[in-house]
Amino acid sequence: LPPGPTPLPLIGNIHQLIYLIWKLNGIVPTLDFYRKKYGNAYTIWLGPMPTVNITDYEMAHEIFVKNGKKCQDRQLAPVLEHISGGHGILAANGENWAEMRRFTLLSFRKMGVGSGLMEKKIMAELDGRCSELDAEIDKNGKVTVPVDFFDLTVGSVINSLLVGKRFDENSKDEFLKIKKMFDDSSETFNLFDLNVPVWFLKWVLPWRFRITWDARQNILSHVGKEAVERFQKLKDGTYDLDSEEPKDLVDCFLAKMRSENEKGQDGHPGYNMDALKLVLHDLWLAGQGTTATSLYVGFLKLVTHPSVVLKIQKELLKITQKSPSSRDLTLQDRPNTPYLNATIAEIQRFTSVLNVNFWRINDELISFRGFQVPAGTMMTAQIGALHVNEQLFENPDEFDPERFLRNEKLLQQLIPFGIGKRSCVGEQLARSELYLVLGNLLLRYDIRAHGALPTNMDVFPYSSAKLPDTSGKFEFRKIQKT
Ligand code: HEM
Repeated sequence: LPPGPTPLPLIGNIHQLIYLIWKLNGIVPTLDFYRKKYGNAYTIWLGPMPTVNITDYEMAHEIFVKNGKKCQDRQLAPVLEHISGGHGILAANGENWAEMRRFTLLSFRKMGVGSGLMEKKIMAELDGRCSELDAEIDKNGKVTVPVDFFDLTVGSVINSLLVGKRFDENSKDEFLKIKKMFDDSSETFNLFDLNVPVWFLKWVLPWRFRITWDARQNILSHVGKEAVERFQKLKDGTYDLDSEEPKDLVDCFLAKMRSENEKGQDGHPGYNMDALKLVLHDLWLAGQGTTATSLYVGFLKLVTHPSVVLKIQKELLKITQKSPSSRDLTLQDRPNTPYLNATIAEIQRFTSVLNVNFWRINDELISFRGFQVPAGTMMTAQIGALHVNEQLFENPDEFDPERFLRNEKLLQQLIPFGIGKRSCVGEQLARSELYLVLGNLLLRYDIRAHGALPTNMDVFPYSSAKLPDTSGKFEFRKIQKT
């Protein structure tokens, strides 16, 4: 195994971890501390279990891409496995996971993710939100925009894709309620919860178990409600499916469920209503907060770096403002907007949504750089620590989009969506949202800070997800177009 701090029997390095996380104020600084001491591959013992942590792109590629097939299983947190029952994508393994991942990617393609169709939907959502802002600006000359704006925009895009419904003023409160439950659950869900057995959580820390359980059940019932109703209508003959042009992911799933059922014994058993609810849950969970947080952090960075904004606006205006009229930024413009692309990359490096990446388990021995990692070891590319590795990203604390223009190879070494067989299913969708929302908002509005902005980018530095202080607000004023 790669080197690391000396473990004690039974508790491994847990005592050192607790001390360092407290002393250095967070998980990422602790992982960074170990990287500096032991190199880009190091072993930390979580109790009796060794974990191999990778903080360098080339090494991560060697392990998780070249040896990808050997480490496609996740170390499932007992509590998550308990809740999912092995269904879904995030907390599933083996054939169930592979089938649902394939199905999701195929369905996304059918619904136009990565093509003009999805772009239209994202732009329609953005236009809807902007018209609400514009109405306020027409009255007061400016509008104050809190984090909810990004949450709702992203939440609506994902909800439309999954169950065909956007959130409007009437359903806004319901959305915010579910979002809060996710947030509450992430706040308490740390390295400890990921590893302890379910019985321990249930009996020793029942309130911790309850928060996680309630949040999951509420979301399952919310996203599952539409699916269950539609399934019932299908049975009653009051709804029909168009498998050529599915309305949303629920339609895709119900069509597939029907065709698998028709195959009888030969049909795939994974297509049932419980599995559908879990897939919807996982996509909602993985796709909403991640993208919205990236947009929010992006604007926090942009309003404190006005020179970056000016450069982006200059670049975008050159493309979109052709006398006598101007147009929106589109995904086709991407090759011609290197500065915006670099800025989004730098925003994603700063946002790095996970303090601790999900663990994989190798099912065969993996040899790399003279190390022999036996089968059954927990391994991961620690994305948060990799993104602050100064060997790759010089002066990592500085917000410097131009680093990606000075060295184009860096774009490849940035892995905000993970790496290998378990990398993000929603990468294309998220990339489209970040580009279209960020770019078009910067084209439409002069954006400034409203009051003092929070500086804390990780309010729960001990949790597995990274959550910035979301109290920041922005002021939007319209840019007059020709
Ligand atoms: C900026 C936005 C996003 C970021 C930064 C992000 C990041 C990640 C990361 C780091 C992983 C774990 C990769 C690993 O285990 O190595 C992941 C997995 C995943 N993401 Fe995303 N994600 C984003 C948006 C989305 C969206 C929009 C969706 C769905 C609509 C989504 C769905 C998923 C799913 C289902 C997985 C689990 C994949 C599997 O286990 O096979 N993500 N994402």
